[in-house]
Amino acid sequence: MAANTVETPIRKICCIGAGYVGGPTCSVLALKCPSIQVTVVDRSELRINQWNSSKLPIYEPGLEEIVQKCRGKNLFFSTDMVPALKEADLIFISVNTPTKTFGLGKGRAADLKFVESCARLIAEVCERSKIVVEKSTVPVRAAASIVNILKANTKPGVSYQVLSNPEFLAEGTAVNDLTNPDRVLIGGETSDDGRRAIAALSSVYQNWVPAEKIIHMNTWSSELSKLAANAFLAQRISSINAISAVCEATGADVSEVAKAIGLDSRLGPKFLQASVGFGGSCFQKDILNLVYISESLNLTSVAAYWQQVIDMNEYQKMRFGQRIVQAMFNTITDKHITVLGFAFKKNTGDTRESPAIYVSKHLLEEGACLHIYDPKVEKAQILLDLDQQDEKEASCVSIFDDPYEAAKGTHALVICTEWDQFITYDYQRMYDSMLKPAFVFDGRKILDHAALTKIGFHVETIGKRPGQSFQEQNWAGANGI
Ligand SMILES: NC(=O)C1=CN([C@@H]2O[C@H](COP(=O)(O)OP(=O)(O)OC[C@H]3O[C@@H](n4cnc5c(N)ncnc54)[C@H](O)[C@@H]3O)[C@@H](O)[C@H]2O)C=CC1
Ligand SMILES: O=C(O)[C@H]1O[C@H](OP(=O)(O)OP(=O)(O)OC[C@H]2O[C@@H](n3ccc(=O)[nH]c3=O)[C@H](O)[C@@H]2O)[C@H](O)[C@@H](O)[C@@H]1O
Repeated sequence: MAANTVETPIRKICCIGAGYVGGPTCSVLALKCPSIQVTVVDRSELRINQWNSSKLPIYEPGLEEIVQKCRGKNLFFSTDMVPALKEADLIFISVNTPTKTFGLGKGRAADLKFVESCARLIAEVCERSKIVVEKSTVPVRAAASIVNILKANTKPGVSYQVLSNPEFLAEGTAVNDLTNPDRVLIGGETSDDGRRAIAALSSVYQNWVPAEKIIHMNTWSSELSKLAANAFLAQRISSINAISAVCEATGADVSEVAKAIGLDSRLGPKFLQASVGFGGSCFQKDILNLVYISESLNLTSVAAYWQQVIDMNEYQKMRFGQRIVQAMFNTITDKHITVLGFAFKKNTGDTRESPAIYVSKHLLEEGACLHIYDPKVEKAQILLDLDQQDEKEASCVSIFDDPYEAAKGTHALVICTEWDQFITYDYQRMYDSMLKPAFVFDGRKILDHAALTKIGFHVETIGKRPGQSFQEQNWAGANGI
């Protein structure tokens, strides 16, 4: 086969990056395309060993079963990147694109050093033409940089088609999101080669995604659509959180307001759950990236508009932290507080940008001692996130395997993650073992506040004035809106 032709149909896929996107995406791909050999490579030996073990590096409902079914058949995890890249017809780049921590664009621009090093390695080792797919979330026109790097370093007779194919999965629901995506975006060049590459990637997805959900567009639109989608989702959360502050100041109830808004068919009910603030590795990073791009393009009003989404989120986390201190008689020094939930959302063990980190640090700064429980987050991760080297140094942070043990002898429960199991706990049992007055601060609006008040708890939540009568609190129970 000539070096400058991409082999179609696609038989071998290599994915660089065995993280929250690369791992689940390739597992589902392998499941749905038994005739394609999928190899996920990563430079982290630890991560690859975990993918090859019985304890996967990430918790994602339904994923373990898929990995068990496909691993060793048409799904492989390896640190041996060169042969996997050489053999592949199509390469996904799924590496992390964090916010830059130094230099130009510090604190806002996306750092593309990992994407760039992938492009350099591909050009260095590949001896025949390939389709390279940008799966990582990147700034608009990042594909142009990848093309430049590939072109400048490529071997003679080898050519590349670079496609944008952003990922829209959410953690905790990744398997379902990948199996039944709302849409698959593929951006590419309008040349004949570009069209052929788009068709080749489309045919992979068509193994399980209906053709009408696979949308083709120009590369820059595809890249920008990913940033815009995350910005819009986060904006809805910041909007309802802004309204929650108005509710607390006026006596309106944000659950009622969200319900009323969500019933408008033009708006819909999703992503209107007021909370302690959004977390996760992407919303903040991607909006900061959008802000940076807008500023770089001299679109200062656009940049200021999106920056507000982040600012509102910071405000919400701060407000919640302050409210805990205020409600507990303006001092929590030496008080023991139970933090229930440390992951940034339910059904994941991921703590990146988790609001629980902000709230916990705030409580520690105010002198409290924390008892922390999360069903899926590792102890070492919690200590790392709270800048505690080890358990010895973490004299004021204790991590528990059991929520009832965590609650014992503490003054308050602070709900930071909306785990389903938190809804069904025996709160009477917890109350009986706690110091009085016992407080609940429900940062996720998942508990039955009327029942808790009846038990004797002083209950505070987002978007509702504290101390409303039993009857007023009555309906605002479980499941928010
Ligand atoms: N986490 C999520 O839910 C989603 C993330 N994304 C985007 O996908 C991208 C990846 O995100 P995650 O999977 O969460 O990141 P992650 O940090 O979990 O995984 C990235 C992996 O890439 C590896 N890596 C980095 N540079 C490498 C290199 N040069 N060679 C080999 N391996 C390398 C790292 O060791 C790491 O295991 C990001 O751009 C993110 O914005 C998009 C949609 C959802
Ligand atoms: O690019 C990404 O990384 C992904 O970011 C989000 O997915 P994720 O961050 O995994 O999870 P979400 O369900 O969006 O939740 C993000 C945060 O917002 C919070 N949230 C969500 C919804 C809501 O109504 N209220 C609210 O506070 C969650 O608790 C969580 O802290 C998007 O939903 C995905 O489409 C996208 O692919």
